Amino acid sequence: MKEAICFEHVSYRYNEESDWALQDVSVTIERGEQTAIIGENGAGKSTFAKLCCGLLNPEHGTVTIDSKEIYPLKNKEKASLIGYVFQNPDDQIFLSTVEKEISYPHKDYPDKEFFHEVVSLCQLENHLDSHPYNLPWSTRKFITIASIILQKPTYIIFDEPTAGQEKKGKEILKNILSYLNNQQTTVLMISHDMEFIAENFKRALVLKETKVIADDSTKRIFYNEELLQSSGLDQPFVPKLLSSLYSVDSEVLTMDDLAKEL
Ligand SMILES: Nc1ncnc2c1ncn2[C@@H]1O[C@H](COP(=O)(O)OP(=O)(O)OP(=O)(O)O)[C@@H](O)[C@H]1O
Repeated sequence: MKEAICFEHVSYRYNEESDWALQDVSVTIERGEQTAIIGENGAGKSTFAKLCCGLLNPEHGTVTIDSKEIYPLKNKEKASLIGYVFQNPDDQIFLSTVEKEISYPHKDYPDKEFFHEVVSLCQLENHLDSHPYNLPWSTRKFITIASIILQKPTYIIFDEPTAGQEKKGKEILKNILSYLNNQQTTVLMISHDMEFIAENFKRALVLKETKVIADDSTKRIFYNEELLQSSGLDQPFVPKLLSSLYSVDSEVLTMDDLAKEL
């Protein structure tokens, strides 16, 4: 068995009259890798994520997870392999309290220790009895993240988790990523937040106009100004600064890396 998400020559369009949303994508994300998915609006990132989770069926090619074709699997089996944290939490929330929402499909989550660990990780301790819609959007996002982590999938895809988050929310997310890394949960994250990716991810896929045009370390991608420009992506602050100072290859991506170098 290959422990990975594998796309082999995958193409998808939403209907026969529409243009391709993703074309001839072949990529492998092995277990344990934390990978960012970046690209301009409409490049195909969310389509890629939905194909990964088996929400969409490729028109050409195959998407397998741990050697199983994902789309035909039953929902329960899909959920145990891969969880998808939607861009908009309101697409995912449907129960009347935070506790019920994150415990679903159990009425009473069986592993109490794990439950409280995740509640604390997502900083939801004071909200368990609240109605999710009485809480701010940024907190609703953590409700959806907690509910996916509690299902213990092997892989999790986050769709724009930093959108609408202030510094504190991004800190919580950073802790969540590091927790999942320690738990050996493989994370894919779609984001337009290049600073957050530079700080938290070592690998990135760059999508442009329905295709994966780069699959490389974030260090190489964030120093490739031509690639970033042609993909409509911002260069993070530290690579931008160092590129303007030196015409040398650098490995430095974040302020922390920079402080260590000086
Ligand atoms: N439900 C849909 N029906 C028809 N076309 C769609 C649908 N969802 C997306 N598309 C089209 O598929 C293409 C890829 O869209 P997708 O949402 O995957 O891009 P994206 O990179 O996630 O964009 P964004 O960053 O804006 O979320 C776009 O041309 C988009 O208009």
